[in-house]
Amino acid sequence: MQKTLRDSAALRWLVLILISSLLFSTYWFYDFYGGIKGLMERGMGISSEEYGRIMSSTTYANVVGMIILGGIILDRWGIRLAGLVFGGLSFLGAIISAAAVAGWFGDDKSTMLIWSIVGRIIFGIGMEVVCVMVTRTIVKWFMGYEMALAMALNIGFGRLGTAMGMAVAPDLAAGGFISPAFSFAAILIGISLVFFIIYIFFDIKIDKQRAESGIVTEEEVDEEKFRFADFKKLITNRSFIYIALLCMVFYSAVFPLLAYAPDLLVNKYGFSYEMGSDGEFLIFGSAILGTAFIFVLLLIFGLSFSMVPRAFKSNTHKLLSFLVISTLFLGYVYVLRDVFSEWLLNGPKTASLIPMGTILFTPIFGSIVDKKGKAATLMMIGSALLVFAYLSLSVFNHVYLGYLGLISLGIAFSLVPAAMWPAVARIVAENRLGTAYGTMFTFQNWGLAAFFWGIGALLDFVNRYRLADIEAGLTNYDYTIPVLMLALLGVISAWLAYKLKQADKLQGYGLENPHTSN
Ligand SMILES: C[C@H](NC(=O)[C@@H](N)CCCCN)C(=O)O
Repeated sequence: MQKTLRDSAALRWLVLILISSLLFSTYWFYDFYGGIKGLMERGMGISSEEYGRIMSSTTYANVVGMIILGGIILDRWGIRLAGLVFGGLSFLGAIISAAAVAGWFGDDKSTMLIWSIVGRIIFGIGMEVVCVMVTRTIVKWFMGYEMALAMALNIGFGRLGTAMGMAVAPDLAAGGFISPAFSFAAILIGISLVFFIIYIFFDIKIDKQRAESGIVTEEEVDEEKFRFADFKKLITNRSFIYIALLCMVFYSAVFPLLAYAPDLLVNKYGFSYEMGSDGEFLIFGSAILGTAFIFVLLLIFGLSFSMVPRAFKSNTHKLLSFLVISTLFLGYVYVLRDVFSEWLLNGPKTASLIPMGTILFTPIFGSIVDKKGKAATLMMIGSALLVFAYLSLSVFNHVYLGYLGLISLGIAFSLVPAAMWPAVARIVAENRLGTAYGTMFTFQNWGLAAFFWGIGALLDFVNRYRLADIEAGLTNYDYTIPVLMLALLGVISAWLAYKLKQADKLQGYGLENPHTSN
């Protein structure tokens, strides 16, 4: 058969970098607010509830079915047009948000708040459909090749965006001016759109090649398309209902916490928001470039740990490669020991290590699920770890227990997604996965809408008699009750994972079996 562009490994990986840049930049914009929550409150004069309202507004269009509608539009228009329109919407939303905090629409609090919400709503519409579009593009280029690896790398780029956004935003907002952090994040989405436009040339070319060689084009493949009949079937399937509810409850306990984690560490343990010069690693005199370099190296180590030993067949080579990477990693930590010890006392930098850790752990847990199965059991364990994490971060006050809680949170955040997303592929036929993910993301947005806002509202409520003192810098927010509320979500997640395990026993999808037995 005639070769197409996707038969070249170099071109496939180039395509992955071009399209994953969209995930990197949109995850950055989604999550960088967490690194500057305190600065936003002071700079815009907003309360925690209002901060929560801004974060929650990202989901407003999605809770009423925008992701499903976006999926249908993606089916009709194809990757190129839908990518441009929805990527463009996320860029537009980011520009509006940046203009809002820069005071372009007016510099009074309510104008800034309203336009920040408008910006986040538009950004949220674009961002979620971009996620679906990027996954579809990976399937188009990697089906029959390294698809699982490509998907893991793609999510890795997203998590890198989350981590860097949280860690770098306070450096960009130095001196308390939050506007540069917003403009920078919006520009990143603009740059990734340029990368997407470059990708479009490859997309046109491959479609032409496929048409010439008689392979159906993306627009002609209709098994992937959204159908209401499939949707009805899905939401009456017991196992799917439990996994979709688990997706909603679990992510509601994790994503919103990330938006508050730096502030929690600052208020509970007295960590700093802005980095002292001891914690700065300068490249060409720039702390921002230095931080970016540290994160990119962390990403390379994370991916090497999880992928290089696996690439060898013999156990000796596996062990040797693991030892080489470990030695290099220890050298890296040793050289940067002073920087890291400062980072562990800084709220945004410490919190950013949670998404960073998932880059290392998610592929490891993914391969455990592949080899040993036990997907539902692992989701139960991951949810139980959430309970431990949030008890450590709420009712106890010891900072070491706090670190342990953060590590547990990082493991849970790796374990549950690593078991959940492949499990969906067992419950739902491959050509209905798009509909299934769209439905799950919609459920997820319902939970996110409630908890992004709920944590902030509860924080203001439980601290209502101390708010004036908090604003004056005389005392700190008490996060105990809002974090305890998230521990309850962990309990519900564990119960849903248990119900999923029971439903699977009845329906026989084999979630507890290794993937290799298929
Ligand atoms: C794969 C999954 N993605 C999502 O849940 C997206 N709907 C939202 C991403 C928000 C980024 N903070 C994931 O990232 O685990």
